[in-house]
Amino acid sequence: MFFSAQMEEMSVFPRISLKPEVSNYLKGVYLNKEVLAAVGHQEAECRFQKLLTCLSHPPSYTCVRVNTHLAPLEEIRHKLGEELKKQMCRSSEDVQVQIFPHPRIPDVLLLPVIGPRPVKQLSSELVVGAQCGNAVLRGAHVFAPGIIASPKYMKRGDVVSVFSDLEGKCTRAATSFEGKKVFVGNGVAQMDRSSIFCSDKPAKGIGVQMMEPLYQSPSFDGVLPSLAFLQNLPSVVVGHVLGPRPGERILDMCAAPGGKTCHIAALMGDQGEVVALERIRNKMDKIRQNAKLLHLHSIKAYCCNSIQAVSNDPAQETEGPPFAPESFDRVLLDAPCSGLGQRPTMANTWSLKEVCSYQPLQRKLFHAAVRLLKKGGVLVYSTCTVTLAENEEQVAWALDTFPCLSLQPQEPHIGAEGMLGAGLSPEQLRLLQRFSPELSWDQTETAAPQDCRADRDTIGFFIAKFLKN
Ligand SMILES: C[S@@+](CC[C@H](N)C(=O)[O-])C[C@H]1O[C@@H](n2cnc3c(N)ncnc32)[C@H](O)[C@@H]1O
Repeated sequence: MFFSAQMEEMSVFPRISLKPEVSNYLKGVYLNKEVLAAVGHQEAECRFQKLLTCLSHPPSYTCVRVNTHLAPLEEIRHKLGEELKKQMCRSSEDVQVQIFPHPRIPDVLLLPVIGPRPVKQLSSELVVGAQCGNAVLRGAHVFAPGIIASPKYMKRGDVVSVFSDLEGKCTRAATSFEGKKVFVGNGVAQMDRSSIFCSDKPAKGIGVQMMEPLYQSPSFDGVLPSLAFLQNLPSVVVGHVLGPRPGERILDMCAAPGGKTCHIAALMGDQGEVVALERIRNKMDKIRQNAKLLHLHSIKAYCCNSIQAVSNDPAQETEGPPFAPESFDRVLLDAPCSGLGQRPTMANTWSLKEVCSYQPLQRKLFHAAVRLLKKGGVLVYSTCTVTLAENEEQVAWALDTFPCLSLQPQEPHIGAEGMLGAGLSPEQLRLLQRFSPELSWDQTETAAPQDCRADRDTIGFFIAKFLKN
């Protein structure tokens, strides 16, 4: 009842499907007393409904962070244009590639996503898992491990319509599926059905090359691997907000796969030391691979539970963890979180208990972060979720628990301010940066300048910057 006609036009997918207990919880967040008093019931309800709609749709820009420590932005922009032109020549469609520099962020290129486009569904159906389907909506081809069902006699070269299995209910190696699914585009099979499902080893590589995706966005698989890195815009903002300088010692506490670690090292011109910690070993290896790919030598990655990264010995001088208190000039806590800002996500099957399990973990990590930071140092806390419990409530708790911390302005500040509901003052909320795609969801098709639309139509994200006095 609160939807504008324009918004319905933009919605090709149903709103994100959540467990009723999670949906009610989120509604309680978006319709909390402070918000209701400020904007009224109708506007608060409208924002919540828009949130549920935009979460199931991809953002309308692909953001590429360029490795400016290896080459200037314009040079990389030119090379990227040439690479993507070659890619388009191989595709059956005549699509122009537009690449814009971001006017305020010097290492960002933006590529508009074209879609939803009118693509005709075929009778041959191939089903992929939801995660694979989400990647296709952001420009990826279908990788073989993501395929769950395919036509019975599918041969390499066959043209198929690709569907995403929303609830994970399709049986592996099925030949058809009648459950909840959405169409994500048409492509050409790169393998026979038998090599996907019947071989002894799990199939690897591209299983379906997308030729007519519902949302057209270039595939970056193998494109300028040392110069261009796909990263959501708010994640790039985090690196700039942290503001690392050459020669400093920086700690990235929850670092895999290392997108922000690599950005920090690049911003320092690879001069200084970036210590990247990650609890899961395989994921830690990914940080090392990414650092190598981007030619960054100042990164030192360790497998470590960051809650235990502080040594009780102030004279501790080992290279790896645990570290002596006050060892770092800046600390990034890009915390493990409920991830409810990720887009596109069409279905999330988490229980309320799972969604609420992150606040205590984040607080333990926060304690370690404050201890490891030097006096006068900067701590940045970020999440890719939309709850108050993991964002503004954590800030209120931190200011209360650590009197040495004060909130700092952020540069750049291109997102909205913090959300009401955690008892923070208007001044404090203004210092927080919340990327809230629901606030402009029905305006994304208007004549707003490209970069403004790119700044607003992002994943849901939160950033707070503190100084330790
Ligand atoms: C939000 S992701 C980090 C994304 C990363 N900063 C980037 O930009 O590429 C959070 C990461 O923290 C890791 N993690 C969770 N608990 C941790 C802990 N106690 N210590 C270290 N890492 C942890 C997770 O495995 C996950 O890889």
